Amino acid sequence: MNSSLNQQLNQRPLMTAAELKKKLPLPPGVQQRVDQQREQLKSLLAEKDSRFLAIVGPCSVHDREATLDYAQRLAELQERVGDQLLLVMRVYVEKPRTCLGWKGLVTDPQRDGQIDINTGLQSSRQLMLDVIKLGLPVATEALNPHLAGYFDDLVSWYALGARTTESQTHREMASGLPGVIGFKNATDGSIDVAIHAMKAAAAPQVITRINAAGQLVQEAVVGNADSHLVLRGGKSGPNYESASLLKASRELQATGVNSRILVDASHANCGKIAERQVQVLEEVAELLRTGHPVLGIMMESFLRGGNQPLQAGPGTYGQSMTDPCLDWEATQQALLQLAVEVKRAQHQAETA
Ligand SMILES: O=C[C@H](O)[C@H](O)COP(=O)(O)O
Ligand SMILES: C=C(OP(=O)(O)O)C(=O)O
Repeated sequence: MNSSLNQQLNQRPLMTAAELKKKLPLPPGVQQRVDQQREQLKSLLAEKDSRFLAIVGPCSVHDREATLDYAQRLAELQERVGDQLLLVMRVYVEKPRTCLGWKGLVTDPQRDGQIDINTGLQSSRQLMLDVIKLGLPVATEALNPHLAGYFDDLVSWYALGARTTESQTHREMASGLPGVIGFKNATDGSIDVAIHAMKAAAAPQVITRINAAGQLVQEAVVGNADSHLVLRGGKSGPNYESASLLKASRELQATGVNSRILVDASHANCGKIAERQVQVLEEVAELLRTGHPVLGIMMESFLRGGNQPLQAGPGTYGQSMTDPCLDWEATQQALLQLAVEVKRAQHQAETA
């Protein structure tokens, strides 16, 4: 299509995934590192590794410097808790909205409403690459199926979010994603949609997707069974207490999918009060002590606690422009305490 026709149609071509990957290639050794990170996550899922999974980081990333500052601190913490916790950093570049709002770094990298997806794709890929170079596996929400291919060589853990877990299109996308996938319960609290999603995404199927060359193709995929449920609470409140967890685990078992569960300490499990995540972690530690099938936790955390209004300027350094986050000091403290509890549980399991 020529450019004047594009203008008439108000269309702007996007670079292909192959073009972006050529512009920002994986440096030597980085693909191997991502492969190792994915294998570590799969080992945890299969209980071949006794560590506890902790997916932590900002609700959304908007500022490169603050994100890498956070990543550096998390990488240092990983050194201290490496025998107990596997830390994975949230690098969420796409945001699902309940109605309307900023859709994340990919869509609106300057946060000024000037949608510039070509720039957003580059900034997002660069950020993920830099986080991996610091030694951390990357977690993100796979939201727009058209965009998954721009990051599919970088991400180790994907969320299928509460707003999309019931969508067939997203389940099809998930069936072709690499790494481990966490399926969240729906915003109304229902978990059956997430369990159905796990089963659907694990099945071999033929999907449509946009390939690296930008063509829409029909592709046969084997399915991805490396998945687990994420409990994030719902309309009626938190859903990680013992009875909910055990009920969900039984339903997972009956469906024949992985029955260990990740507890999202944020979202409806903390009523969007970021500080409450600390209490959720304490309660999860108790669940662990009493033998509940918990795989790990998720936390929304940034350098500075709370959140600030979305703005085009830099705003307060290291503070979320979407959901409120826990500050770094409290995050570090909560994770160190969790590591102590995991160590105790590991010792208990070894001596049982
Ligand atoms: O985690 C992020 C938010 O909860 C999610 O993107 C929905 O945000 P919204 O309800 O403000 O649109
Ligand atoms: C949007 C998110 O979560 P949920 O899908 O649970 O609302 C998130 O983790 O950023």
